[in-house]
Amino acid sequence: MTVKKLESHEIDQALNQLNSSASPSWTIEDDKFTKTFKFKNFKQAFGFMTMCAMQAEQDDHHPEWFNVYNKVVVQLTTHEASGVSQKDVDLAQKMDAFAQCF
Ligand SMILES: C[C@H](O)[C@H](O)[C@H]1CNC2=NC(N)=NC(=O)C2=N1
Repeated sequence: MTVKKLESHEIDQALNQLNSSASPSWTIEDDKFTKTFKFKNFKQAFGFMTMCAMQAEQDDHHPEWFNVYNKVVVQLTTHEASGVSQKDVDLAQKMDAFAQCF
């Protein structure tokens, strides 16, 4: 399946939608959606990452991320599209939903 890189107006629109949620902090940097999630402790951060990992496997679309203690820095991009695609928007929405579980 070919995945299309989103145009900049589509990216702006997606960011507006994502950031109208409970925790508005998605930005775009170096052609990647990025957000820093903070939790109470490592256990919660890792629980969140586990939920995301299961979803990523199901969708065959994986986050780039960095974790230290209660912090998870996420970057989303689509290699095939050389930029952000709808797949990244969908994963960002799911990650926001998973973060709400903690
Ligand atoms: C071969 C496999 O389908 C690809 O490498 C998938 C796996 N996970 C992926 N994850 C992300 N974030 N971007 C991709 O383009 C991607 N491609």
